Amino acid sequence: MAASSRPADVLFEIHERQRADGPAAILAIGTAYPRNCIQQDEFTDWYFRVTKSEHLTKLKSKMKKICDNSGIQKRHFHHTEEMIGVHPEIIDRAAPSLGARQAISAVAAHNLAADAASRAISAWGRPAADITHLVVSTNAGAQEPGADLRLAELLGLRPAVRRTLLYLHGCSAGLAALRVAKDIAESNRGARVLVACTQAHLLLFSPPDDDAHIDILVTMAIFGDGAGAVIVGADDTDADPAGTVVERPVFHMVSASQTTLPGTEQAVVINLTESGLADSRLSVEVPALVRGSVERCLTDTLAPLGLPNVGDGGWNGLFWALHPGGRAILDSYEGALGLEAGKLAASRQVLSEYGNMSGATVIFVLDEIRRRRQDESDKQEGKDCHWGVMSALGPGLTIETIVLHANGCHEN
Ligand SMILES: CCCCCCCCCCCCCCCCCC(=O)SCCNC(=O)CCNC(=O)[C@H](O)C(C)(C)COP(=O)(O)OP(=O)(O)OC[C@H]1O[C@@H](n2cnc3c(N)ncnc32)[C@H](O)[C@@H]1OP(=O)(O)O
Repeated sequence: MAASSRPADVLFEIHERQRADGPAAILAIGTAYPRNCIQQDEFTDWYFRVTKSEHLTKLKSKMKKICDNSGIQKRHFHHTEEMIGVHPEIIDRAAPSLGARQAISAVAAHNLAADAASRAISAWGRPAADITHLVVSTNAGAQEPGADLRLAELLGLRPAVRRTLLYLHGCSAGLAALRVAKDIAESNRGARVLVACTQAHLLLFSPPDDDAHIDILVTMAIFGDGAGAVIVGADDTDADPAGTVVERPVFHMVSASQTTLPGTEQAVVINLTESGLADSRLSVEVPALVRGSVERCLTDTLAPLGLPNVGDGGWNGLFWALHPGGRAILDSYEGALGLEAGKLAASRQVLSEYGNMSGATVIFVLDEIRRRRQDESDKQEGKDCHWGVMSALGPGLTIETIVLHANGCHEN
C-alpha cells in the first residue's frame, strides 16, 4: 500500500479491480431432453391407463379437451409406464412416495443437466476447467449434497468452483438462475458461470382426483422434462493470442428484475410432501392475473433504461423470449401487450415440441431465437429487433424479467 493511500481509497480500488468492466453476456447455450416421447393426442389414454383411472370418463373427456387446446404436440419424459408400474405408491395418493419419486427424478435431472451443460461447454469452445461458478436450478427434489455437486463431478469441474443451488422456484427458476449468474459475472472479473436448469417432473405426477382439482389435469397436460444450460461471462474474449476466436456473446443481459404481484400468494403454490408435490396448486386465475399486470410490470422494468422505440405501444419493437407456461399464458402476454402474430413464435414452437419444462424451457426458447436469427432463410418476425425481453412467471406470483441485446447489433 502506498504511504499516501487512505484505507478507504484502497478498499474502493480493490473493489473496482474485482468487478468486470462490461455487461454480462450469454456466451453459449445447450439443451437436452429424454428420449421417451409421448404425442399429446395419445397422452390422455396413456395417463388414464397408467393411473388406472379409465372409469373416470367425465374427467377423461375434460383432459382430452385440455390436451387438444394446449398448443402442445409432444412431450418428453424420463418416467415411463413401466417405471410407474413398479412403484404403485406413485399413483396412490394415500401412500408415501417421496423417496421413490426423488430417487428416480434425481438421476434423470443430473443426467439431463450434464448433457445440456456438455453441449453448452462444447459450443463455448473453452475447457470445462475454466468455469469458475455454477448455478443450478431444479424442481426435481430437494437434497444435499445436491444437483450442483453431482453436476460438478459429472463434468469434471474444478473443486474450487463456487456453487449455488436453487430448489422449487417453479417456472421462473430459469430466469432466477440467469439473474444470479449475471450478478456473479459482473461482480467477479473473469468469472465464467455455468447455469444449468434441469427438470424431471415425476414429483408432480399424480392420478386424476375429482372436479375440484382440475389443476391436476392441467399440470399433467402441460409439463414435460428437459434441461437447458448456458455459459455466462462479462468482458468476453473475442480471440486468444493466436487469433483464434474464443468467445462470442449471443445475447448481452442488460438488466434483471423481479416483481411480486400483491395478493397472489395462493395462485401458484408448490409444497413438497410425503407424496411428492401433492398439495400444490395452480389457480385458473393465473392467465387473467398475467393479462392484468404484465404491461405495468414491463413498463416499470424498461422505462429506467431509456431504450429507443419501446413503451407507449412500442412492444412490437422488441424480440420476445417468453417462458411458455401454458398456451393461455402466451395468449395473455400477446393480448395485454398488443403483440403482432409471430412475435411469440419461438415460445410457441418450444411449447409445441416439449411442453412446459419449468425453468429449463426459457433456455430452449433462447436457443430457438438464436437459431432463427442466424438462419438467413428464416424471415420470421423480430429478426430486425435488437433489444429483447425474456420473462417468466413463478410462485409468488413472481414475474422475472431480463432485458437482452442481441449479439452483433450496435445500432438502434
Ligand atoms: C403427487 C403430486 C400431486 C400433484 C398435484 C398437482 C396440483 C397442481 C398444481 C401444481 C402446480 C405446481 C406447478 C409448479 C410449477 C409452477 C408453474 C408456474 O410457475 S406457472 C404455470 C403457468 N401455467 C398455467 O397457469 C396454465 C395456463 N393455462 C392454459 O394454458 C390453458 O388453460 C390450457 C392450455 C391448460 C387449457 O386450454 P383451454 O382448454 O383453451 O383452456 P380453458 O381455460 O378453457 O380450460 C379448460 C378447462 O380447464 C379449466 N382450467 C384451466 N386451468 C385450470 C386451473 N389451473 N385450475 C382449475 N381448472 C382449470 C377451465 O376452467 C376449463 O374448464 P371448463 O370450462 O371446461 O369446465
